[in-house]
Amino acid sequence: MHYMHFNPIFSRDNFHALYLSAEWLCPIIFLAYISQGIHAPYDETDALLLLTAQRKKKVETGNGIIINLLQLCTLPLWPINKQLARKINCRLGYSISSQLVALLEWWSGTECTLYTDPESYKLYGKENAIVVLNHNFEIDFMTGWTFCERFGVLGSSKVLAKKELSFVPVIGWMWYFLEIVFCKRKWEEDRKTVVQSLRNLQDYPEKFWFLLHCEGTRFTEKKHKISMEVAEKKGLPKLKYHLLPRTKGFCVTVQNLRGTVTAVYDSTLNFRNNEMPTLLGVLNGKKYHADLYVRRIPLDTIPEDESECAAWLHKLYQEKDEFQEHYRQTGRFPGPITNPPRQLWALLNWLFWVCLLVYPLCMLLLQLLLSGSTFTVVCTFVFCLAVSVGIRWMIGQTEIDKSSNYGNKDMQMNNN
Ligand SMILES: CC/C=C\C/C=C\C/C=C\C/C=C\C/C=C\C/C=C/CCC(=O)SCCNC(=O)CCNC(=O)[C@H](O)C(C)(C)COP(=O)(O)OP(=O)(O)OC[C@H]1O[C@@H](n2cnc3c(N)ncnc32)[C@H](O)[C@@H]1OP(=O)(O)O
Ligand SMILES: CCCCCCCCCCCCCCCCCC(=O)OC[C@@H](O)COP(=O)(O)O
Repeated sequence: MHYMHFNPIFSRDNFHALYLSAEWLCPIIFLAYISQGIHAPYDETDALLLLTAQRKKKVETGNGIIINLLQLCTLPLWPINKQLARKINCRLGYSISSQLVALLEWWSGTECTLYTDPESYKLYGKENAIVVLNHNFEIDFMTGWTFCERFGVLGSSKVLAKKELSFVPVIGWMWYFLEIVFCKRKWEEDRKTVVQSLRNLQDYPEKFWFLLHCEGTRFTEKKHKISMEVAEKKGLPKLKYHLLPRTKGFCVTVQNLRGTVTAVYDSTLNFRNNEMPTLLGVLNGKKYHADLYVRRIPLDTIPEDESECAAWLHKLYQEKDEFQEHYRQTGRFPGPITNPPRQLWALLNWLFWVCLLVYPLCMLLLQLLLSGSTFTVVCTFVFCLAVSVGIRWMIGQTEIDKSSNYGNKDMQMNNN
């Protein structure tokens, strides 16, 4: 079922977004609830004060904001004990990302199957690794996070992410404190900052996986066509299921994390029966079936020379393309299934926030709606609608039909 680009305001999808924004929204309202003494006899002034207070603090909020605020509080700790600050931020970050994992695993019941060899399986979660993952789906990040959760590296997982994502409320703000590496996808500007950010991770106190979507953007037919024209110009084999990988980010990552990271996890993701999963689908409880094929490649087998490393990555993507062909023909990836069990912690963390925060919100919303003041009721509706539209905008960040223009033209054609 393809979700319409823009759902009518009161559709089921937006109801879910409204519910979820409720869960994210209530800490500020909860704090307002206490600070404004709302249990006091209700009159126009109180309601006005409360709504003005909310309007002043009107930010995309939720329990995620509470965690962002707590992350902010760790700032004074950084110059005193950076490693402790990092460990605290990993756990705070876990509390946000594990909610999306709980959404995928328990709310939508999506099945995540891992194809990998048992020997490599024993090392997952026990070493730092660079993950090279194809970028074809809208919920790549949720599936990635699920596997991070199952191997105990969710709080500390890293990614080379586009700078635009750093502005996404809660998730983007959380990533600053997790020292995620952001890039503008303009190598001349990125070179320095990416290298510096990577070097900064060399003394990271927690085991982490560093994710690279080497294609740099989600797969679309148009971007694939342009990308294959570039491949032809470079004399490289065409790829059927992938965009041509950008090699500079991968090479600098290997170069600067050599000694910190021991392996590359070549990961190829697909979904059964040609499913095209969406975040809205997950929010609406739709069950998907993710299959991930992972090969552990020791880092010291990857060439140090830049051009050889680039050639190595192109060859890796040719192999990934063959795995996708195998999957399309047989419905499975090569090799044995070694499935890590899903963890209860993500569910318990989510239930904790729901139990703690939804009750005060319901109480407050009820009081606002029953306040007898038309102005209060209207403001409450407008406020909730605004937050719901905000959450819908965030969900839109994952939708491929709203994707960026990056890769829609051949950079070399432009430079000539
Ligand atoms: C056991 C379980 C294992 C694994 C579990 C799976 C996952 C768990 C792992 C981790 C955590 C999970 C989740 C993390 C949470 C969230 C995930 C968030 C996702 C967001 C990610 C993004 O934002 S992706 C976008 C940003 N990232 C990137 O772009 C990375 C790839 N890009 C690069 O590396 C680039 O090199 C760059 C960005 C550093 C610089 O890009 P730029 O374009 O400026 O320069 P390039 O040199 O790359 O480009 C020029 C070269 O490209 C050729 N070219 C030109 N046009 C095209 C074209 N249209 N298509 C292809 N190629 C093109 C051009 O010819 C140049 O070639 P050269 O040979 O000269 O290099
Ligand atoms: C239970 C509580 C949970 C409430 C859920 C409410 C919804 C919150 C939604 C948050 C969404 C945050 C998305 C961050 C990760 C998106 C990763 C991604 O897909 O980035 C795209 C880039 O890689 C490439 O971009 P393009 O060049 O293809 O364009």
